[in-house]
Amino acid sequence: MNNVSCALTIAGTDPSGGAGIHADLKTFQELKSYGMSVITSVVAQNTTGVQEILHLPNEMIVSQLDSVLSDLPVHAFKTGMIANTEMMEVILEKITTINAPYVMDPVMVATSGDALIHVDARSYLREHLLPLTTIVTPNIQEAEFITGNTIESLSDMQDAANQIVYKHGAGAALVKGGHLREEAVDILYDGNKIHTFTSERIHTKNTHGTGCTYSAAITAYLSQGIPLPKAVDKAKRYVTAAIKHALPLGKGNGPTNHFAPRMDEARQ
Ligand SMILES: Nc1ncnc2c1ncn2[C@@H]1O[C@H](COP(=O)(O)OP(=O)(O)O)[C@@H](O)[C@H]1O
Ligand SMILES: Cc1ncc(COP(=O)(O)OP(=O)(O)O)c(N)n1
Repeated sequence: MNNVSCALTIAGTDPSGGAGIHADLKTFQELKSYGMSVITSVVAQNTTGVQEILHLPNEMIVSQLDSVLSDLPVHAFKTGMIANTEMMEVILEKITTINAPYVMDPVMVATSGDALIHVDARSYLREHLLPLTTIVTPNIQEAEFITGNTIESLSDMQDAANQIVYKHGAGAALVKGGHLREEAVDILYDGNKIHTFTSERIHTKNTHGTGCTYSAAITAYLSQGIPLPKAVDKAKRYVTAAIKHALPLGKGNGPTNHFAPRMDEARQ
């Protein structure tokens, strides 16, 4: 067991099992990384939306981070929902001590339209956490906030990815086009070149947790030492299969599907 790959997620919860920490741990498990989690906020939510949010005290978030970091190796980590500036400050102080790739899913608004972070925390995230990342994975709306530009085409996505690296200091930027056009095209700028990842559009309303699943898959692959463009390529295949076989559960947007027997196509 010496070469076990350990992946950590720092994020909010989803008791319905589709997004947040739950999607992250399922993805880590499926992709054979040992999963660990630090909870930032307990979110009462389901496939129809968010009902209530309880933010954990910052001391408890620090305490969870200390429990993990003082005892176990971290080979890659991701952040998801970090609700406010104070929480970001304490997390920043701890993650700067981790010597491993950092994947940021800059979660701002849930698929349901519910806000998951305070508006004033968005600027802190951009100015202080973004420069620490190995890769950030914004959707179109998040990339528009980070760059301040409207994104309507593939060329706009490429410009945004470049700008997020050069102007805002991210290690790499993966701008996800899930909401843009017929094909699901994502653009990665890794500091050297633009990479394009394309999949068919799957016509389903069951997309709860897609962004969490995708960034968790990238984290799992990075924890296993797979280099960035390849890790994104493999993660794209994983999330596409998870959407293709998404589960028609609940009254709203059902969750991505991580069931092992159906995921073989994503593991090749
Ligand atoms: N209907 C869909 N069919 C196929 N791929 C999709 C679909 N919706 C989203 N994706 C893909 O899922 C991933 C998550 O993207 P996106 O939905 O844009 O981000 P977020 O979930 O953060 O809003 C991306 O790879 C995107 O291209
Ligand atoms: C705790 C928590 N984190 C993130 C999200 C966002 O999930 P979702 O609304 O499904 O959007 P994507 O995962 O597709 O970006 C959430 N709902 N809860």
